[in-house]
Amino acid sequence: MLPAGDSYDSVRAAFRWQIPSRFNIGVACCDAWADGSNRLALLHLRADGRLEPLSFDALKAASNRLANALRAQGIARGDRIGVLLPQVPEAAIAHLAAYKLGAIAVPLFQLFGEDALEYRLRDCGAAALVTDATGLAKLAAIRARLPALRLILSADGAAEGALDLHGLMACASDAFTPVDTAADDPALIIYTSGTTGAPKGALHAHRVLLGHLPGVEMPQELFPKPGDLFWTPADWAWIGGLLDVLLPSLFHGVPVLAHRMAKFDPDFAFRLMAEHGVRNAFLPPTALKLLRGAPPAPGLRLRSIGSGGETLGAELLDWGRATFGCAINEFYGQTECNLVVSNCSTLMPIRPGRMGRPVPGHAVAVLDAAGRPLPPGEAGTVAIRRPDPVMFLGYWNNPEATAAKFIGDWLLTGDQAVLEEDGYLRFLGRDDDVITSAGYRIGPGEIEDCLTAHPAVAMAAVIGLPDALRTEIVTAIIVPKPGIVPDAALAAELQAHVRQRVAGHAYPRRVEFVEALPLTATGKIMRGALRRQFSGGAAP
Ligand SMILES: Nc1ncnc2c1ncn2[C@@H]1O[C@H](COP(=O)(O)OP(=O)(O)OP(=O)(O)O)[C@@H](O)[C@H]1O
Repeated sequence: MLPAGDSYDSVRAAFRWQIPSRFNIGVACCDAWADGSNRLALLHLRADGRLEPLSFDALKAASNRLANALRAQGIARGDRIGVLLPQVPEAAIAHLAAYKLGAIAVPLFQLFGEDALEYRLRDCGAAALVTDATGLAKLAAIRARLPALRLILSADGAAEGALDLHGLMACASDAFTPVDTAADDPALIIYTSGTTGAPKGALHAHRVLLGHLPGVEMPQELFPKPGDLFWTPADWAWIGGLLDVLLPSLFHGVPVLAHRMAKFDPDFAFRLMAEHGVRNAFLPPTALKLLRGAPPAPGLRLRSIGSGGETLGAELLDWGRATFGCAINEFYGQTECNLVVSNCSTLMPIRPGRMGRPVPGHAVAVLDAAGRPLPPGEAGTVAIRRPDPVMFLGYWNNPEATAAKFIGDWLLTGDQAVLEEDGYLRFLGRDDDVITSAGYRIGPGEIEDCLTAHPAVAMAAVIGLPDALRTEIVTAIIVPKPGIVPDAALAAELQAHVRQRVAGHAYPRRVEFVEALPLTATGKIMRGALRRQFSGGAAP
């Protein structure tokens, strides 16, 4: 735990990792709190509006039953178990059972279509899948092409090719001796978002959870505190939902509010947080942008808010502080090495436009093309030095991609940033997204932030399009707010808006209006897809 009232520098200097040689996420996040006291672990708001509390004791019994049931069906240590479920208790139970069994959990988004599911289930060679009727419907078309998949369990009862999850659990013993795993043993494969290409399966060890803990304590402001209740609209299949929220909360004995949200509804999200007294939230930038367009519900009691996955920007930061009465703390990381940079309003002033400073315990640098650390002020690749408990073991079945991810001991994120003199990192963009125009290197984030501050703009994406004279020209793709009819005058106004607020060289020479932006399942803008879509058109 980081001491309250300390400065970032002293906290960082005093920090030491304490990673035991044997560690199991399932034991640490469940059995450790199951002491017969019925301490609350999950508060499940069901689709019918009923609240279903689940204690750590119940979670332990249920995950033990599932671990026994899986073993009885021939699923063993090292097997991959897909978890295709929304935010429901069965998803947490499946994860915990997989870890206790020494198996490898593979979280999968409910929103995935058949192709996305097939790609991931084939790639990891999943032997079992825990899902529900929605998942089964998608699986029907691809099942025949998944020869490794021998067991499907459905939370909605038996169906063709699937066994009844609850029926099997009811027949199994609630006593189970967890497999004694090393902290370095594999626990989890999380697929990257696929923002830049085919998603890759990042294999993580049990220690990945311990690697997240100083990060959670830092940006979540001395998490845990009595009365904390955590909620995120992010899917638990995403590293942000699973490793920034669900598992760290359970590790600390903090309850998590669980609710299946088919589509993010900002009015409902505000009400949910107010009515249930949510105190800690992880709200990705896309969710914050949608919340900004809705009236806040009375009675919000949030004390810590994290956000990450994309640039947050000053505009959302200001709105967040005014709306929630507390700062929004930014997280930076990636599926392969998550939560390595952050800010925390109790430890350091939050600087708009900066994603924060390295989280204690992580060696983060900005490197040149040869892998040498650059001095402050120079743009380069963000890298993290190994060993680091939060770092992945490698890409599943892809040693070439794993090797290409490193120069020496530095993991290359593929992101461009500048380390400022004051120790804060300024994110420029992914390698592919940084725009080179007339000799300048321009990050899309700052311009997008500026554009979304304009009253006519709901969402904005900024990309570079090829240009004979300037190498690339800055292009803004705008989703106008409802009721706004875009025209040339609005385009000119937006250009002037950026010129005045950001810089003359960074203003969008081309402005396009669209109804929606292409987003990944985690809500990130797919700028590569936009580049392909718009690179044929002529600049005005
Ligand atoms: N706070 C942040 N500010 C800006 N960008 C961020 C922030 N946090 C994360 N990101 C971006 O998200 C990336 C990590 O995303 P993730 O691991 O989900 O996969 P992806 O990179 O989107 O997918 P793929 O690797 O398949 O293209 C980071 O490398 C960075 O580009």
